[in-house]
Amino acid sequence: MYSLGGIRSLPANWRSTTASMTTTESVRKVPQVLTVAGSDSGAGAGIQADLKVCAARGVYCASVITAVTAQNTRGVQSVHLLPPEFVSEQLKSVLSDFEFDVVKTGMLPSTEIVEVLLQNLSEFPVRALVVDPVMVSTSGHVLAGSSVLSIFRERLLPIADIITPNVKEASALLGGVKIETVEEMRSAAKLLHEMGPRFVLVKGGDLPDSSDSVDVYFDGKEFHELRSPRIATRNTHGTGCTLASCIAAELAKGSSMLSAVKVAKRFVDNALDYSKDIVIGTGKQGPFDHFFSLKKDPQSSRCSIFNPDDLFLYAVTDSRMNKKWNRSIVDAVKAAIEGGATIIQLREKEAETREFLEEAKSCVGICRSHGVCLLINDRIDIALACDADGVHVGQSDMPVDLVRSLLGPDKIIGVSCKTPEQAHQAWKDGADYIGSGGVFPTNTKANNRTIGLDGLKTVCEASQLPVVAIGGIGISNAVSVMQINTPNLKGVAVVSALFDQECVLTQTKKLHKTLEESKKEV
Ligand SMILES: Nc1ncnc2c1ncn2[C@@H]1O[C@H](COP(=O)(O)OP(=O)(O)OP(=O)(O)O)[C@@H](O)[C@H]1O
Ligand SMILES: Cc1ncc(CO)c(N)n1
Ligand SMILES: [Mg+2]
Repeated sequence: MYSLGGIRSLPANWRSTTASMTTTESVRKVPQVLTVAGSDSGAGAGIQADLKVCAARGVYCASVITAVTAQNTRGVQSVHLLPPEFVSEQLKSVLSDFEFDVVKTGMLPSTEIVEVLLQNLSEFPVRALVVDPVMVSTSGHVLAGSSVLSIFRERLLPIADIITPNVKEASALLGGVKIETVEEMRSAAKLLHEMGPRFVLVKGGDLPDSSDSVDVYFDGKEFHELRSPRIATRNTHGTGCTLASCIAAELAKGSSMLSAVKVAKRFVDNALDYSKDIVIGTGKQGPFDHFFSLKKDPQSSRCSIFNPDDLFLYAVTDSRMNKKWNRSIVDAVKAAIEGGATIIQLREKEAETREFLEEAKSCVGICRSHGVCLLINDRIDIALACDADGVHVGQSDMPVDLVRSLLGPDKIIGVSCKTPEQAHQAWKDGADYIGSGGVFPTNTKANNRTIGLDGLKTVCEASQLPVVAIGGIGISNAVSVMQINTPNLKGVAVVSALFDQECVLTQTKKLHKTLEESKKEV
């Protein structure tokens, strides 16, 4: 059997080397994706979409063109295949020169072109392969005929880390089975997984009669339904290419597969929502804007896509400490951000609702102007009212699946977990990260069982979500926490170490420096 050692060895919580690389004097490595796909002259889908989404997500994208289509918002007028030898020339040029983290494939219109791709990948192994088995455009034009089905099934799917067929493509790959319901999407995902890819995402954008857009993710053991309200717009041309390339971009930055898929789904949702009214072209299906995040008013733009690296220095406020040191929450938050906090949580156990809401609103303004996400502890109502970026809930607070349905797909949800079982449940319920602890004994939370570094490590290793460590962490022991060195552990959450101190700014700077140094050591 054909084997690409590098690709198949991607572990579940794989991180690329570039993602963890720190800036040195003269070298800065950029995550890199290669897309092997067709050109869309209308620039909504294909290579053009791939380049745009990678750029929007901060990833360099090189492009090998397999075919040129004459295409617009009305449909595909004509397709011109490039000679396989010339596709191979392009592949050799870039694969021999660049260090790609991920290769993503789109339109592969002939068996010969798939063969040259496989040949080149065996000569130049890459870390991950994302296969979007493009076959028919939404307008009904054949982009890759049934002649490619057997090489897809027998040789391409088995080496893919993830495949992202829409329902029609999933059906074609499975020899024409009917896929009209989410249940049938699940069965299809399972059958496709048996063909060899490590993960399968069956996209439901074209599922008939569905008010939600539902994608089904299968990792070989468990299913996950990624659901979001269907956006009423004509501008959906290129959603499939965008989704697959966004997955590739997130993997290149070091995400685990499920996080990459979730970010990609949210990216598509946000782009469609932002672009729902734009008019480009006169046809039935228009393109959308991949650069929505650049265009929002910086005062109002929220951190709509969660970046696990934001958990690095997680500052949690405490009203008693602020009172003790005679400072407002707003001043505490400003100082923490200035000192290098990468995310803020307001944890105000005793505050009156009205007063807390006003303070939370001010903090949202400050955080947004600095591009730092703001979460609210426990209080879903306050989070909604002040338009915070998300919430953090404990095991006895509101259940996560309910929080998700109240807050919608865009908000960040964190959950406190002490055990692998709780971490697993948090993932299933749609959380974005978990907070695990108390790592060390703490005064901030009464009757809280300490899990120690061993307990933290156990949770991190089992978790499908990024983890932030919490409980009794400060400058003196932060390094020992980060040294447990599991890919899921993204940072430390601190309360007293920053806020039960005379100068929040100085303490935050010190902790930031300590954490940066610990990152260099591991
Ligand atoms: N109107 C919509 N609102 C929200 N999400 C959507 C909408 N249409 C598609 N999506 C999402 O976009 C992604 C691509 O789905 P889709 O099934 O349309 O793929 P595709 O058919 O391969 O794409 P393309 O139409 O570009 O060929 C999926 O995550 C899907 O859920
Ligand atoms: C070139 C190209 N690739 C993919 C698609 C699928 O959307 C398309 N319409 N055109
Ligand atoms: Mg579609």
